[in-house]
Amino acid sequence: MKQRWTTTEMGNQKNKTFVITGATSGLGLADTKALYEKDATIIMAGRSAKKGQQVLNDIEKSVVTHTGKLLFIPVDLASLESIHHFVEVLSKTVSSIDVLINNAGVMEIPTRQLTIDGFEKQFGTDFLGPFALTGLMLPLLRKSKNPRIVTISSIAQKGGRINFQNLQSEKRYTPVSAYSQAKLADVIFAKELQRLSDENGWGLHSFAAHPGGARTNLSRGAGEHNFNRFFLDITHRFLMPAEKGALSTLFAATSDQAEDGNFYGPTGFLEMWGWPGIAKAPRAEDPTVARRLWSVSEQLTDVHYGKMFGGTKL
Ligand SMILES: NC(=O)c1ccc[n+]([C@@H]2O[C@H](COP(=O)([O-])OP(=O)(O)OC[C@H]3O[C@@H](n4cnc5c(N)ncnc54)[C@H](O)[C@@H]3O)[C@@H](O)[C@H]2O)c1
Repeated sequence: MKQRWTTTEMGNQKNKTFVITGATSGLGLADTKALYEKDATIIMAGRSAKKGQQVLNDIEKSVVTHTGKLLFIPVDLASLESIHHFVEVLSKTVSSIDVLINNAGVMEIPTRQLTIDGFEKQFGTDFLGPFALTGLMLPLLRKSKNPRIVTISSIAQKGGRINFQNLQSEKRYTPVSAYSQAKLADVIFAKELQRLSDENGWGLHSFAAHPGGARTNLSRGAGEHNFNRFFLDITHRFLMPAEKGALSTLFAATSDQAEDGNFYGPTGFLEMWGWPGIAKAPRAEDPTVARRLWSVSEQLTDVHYGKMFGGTKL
């Protein structure tokens, strides 16, 4: 890929419709602003309709666009019911989606918490939520000529393990291992989705991306995850601005140079800083783990990708 890719190289996105989860802050907000500036239509998805509308109004006032459009639709990725409802509303709002950016996430929650559906909160919000959302959005994505799905992982995936005996961290919980497992699952998902699409002729383009280290609420340790707050307060100052952290995602979401099934992220120091390049995820390469994780995820979410394409369960 070309070195030092920036948004100046991003083509005009007029006539393209994006869904971005977690679009009201941090990296999702940076993605939204950059794409809106390039005339994209963006469905901003987040938990709070009130905050969503406020942020949307602020972007409309501050970002110059000629034909870009913004809409906000609420979704809670920690609830399968909310995800189903979101897709119902979305289907009544637009006829197709070109790009889904699975960006929303929570990190290193100090004590084990559960989603509404009883999943460990990071595994549920950062992985099973996007798994269900992507599957349910397939009818809308398939109506696009070149549907892309970008799923956001983290360098934390490097330390992750998919522990099928303790997927929901019931037996042992540590914030770091639960987050790392969810973020490894995100890369496995992106790659396996591409493999299944190629095998079954679904016509999807799936990528994983990570931002390196970017200054956002999440890296500051705000919100639910005050683990290591002192450490995060200091390190967070040395991270990249969200606009730079968002580049790998924007590259995967828009560039013709992005190759199906790849994982993009900064290539500089410890993959924390730098320009988008191809990131490594050796633990995401085991096909046995990928197939088992896929099958477990379909069972847990009751979202069956094969059925979404008019077939049977995979
Ligand atoms: N900032 C970094 O350095 C960094 C590093 C690696 C990976 N990431 C990943 O980047 C993504 C974006 O994080 P960020 O750094 O911009 O942090 P952030 O906290 O600013 O953004 C996260 C967004 O997700 C939303 N969200 C959280 N739970 C949700 C739920 N249940 N339903 C819907 N939305 C929900 C939040 O409201 C917020 O808008 C996350 O997936 C995170 O794991 C960030």
